[in-house]
Amino acid sequence: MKNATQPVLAVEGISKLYGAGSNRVKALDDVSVTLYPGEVLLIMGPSGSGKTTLLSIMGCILRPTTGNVTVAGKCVSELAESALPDIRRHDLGFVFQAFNLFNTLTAQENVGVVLRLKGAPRRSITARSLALLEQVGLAHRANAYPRDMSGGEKQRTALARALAGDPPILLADEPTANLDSKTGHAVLALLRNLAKETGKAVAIVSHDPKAEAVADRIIEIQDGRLLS
Ligand SMILES: Nc1ncnc2c1ncn2[C@@H]1O[C@H](COP(=O)(O)OP(=O)(O)OP(=O)(O)O)[C@@H](O)[C@H]1O
Repeated sequence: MKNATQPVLAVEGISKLYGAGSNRVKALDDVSVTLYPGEVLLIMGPSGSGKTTLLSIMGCILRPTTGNVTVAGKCVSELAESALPDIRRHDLGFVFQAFNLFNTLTAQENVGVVLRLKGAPRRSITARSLALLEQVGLAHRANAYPRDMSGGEKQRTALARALAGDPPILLADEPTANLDSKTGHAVLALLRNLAKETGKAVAIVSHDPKAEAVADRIIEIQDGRLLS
């Protein structure tokens, strides 16, 4: 549901070429996508269609070959490479299918380390990391290490970490791929609640049919192009 007239993220007319010469691949071709505060956008499409490339460009991890990217009012295409980490830190939270947690740190420390990177005051970190874990229903597992957590607990820890710094945009790449059906459903419901209750703009790349139920809008990519 759109509850704002201005998108918080927009990619316009982007294309992405990988490789050179005979290895050249056109991963995206003239793709435009907008993402509004408070909505869940689902990006679907067959394997190799360009979904991860699109999400990486939306997340300023990758630059498009052509086209414009605007994140939280900033025209990313006009910014130097050196400005991108700041945008990723302040405006974007990422959730990946492989969780990407630090195995030697507890759930709370995994969140805390990112809060520190995002510049949170040192003395606030313990309380804030616990509050973030509470937001994803995991405060009771604050002292657990990833090896002792279920897949759902790991993904919720990753989500708490993505929420550190309170970014307006959350990008999730196959967030349920390593989860059983029930746990996957819970993670998707959590993403939807975050959009509806806190106004975050959420984009999810997924093959998971359950994701369709939490989406406000679904776009489909095939061979690097949006199907209309
Ligand atoms: N770093 C790279 N170098 C060269 N080609 C790449 C690179 N990354 C992706 N590609 C190619 O670009 C196309 C789109 O890939 P992408 O990973 O975005 O698709 P996808 O829809 O996310 O696929 P999947 O669902 O399998 O993860 C594919 O043809 C892929 O082989």
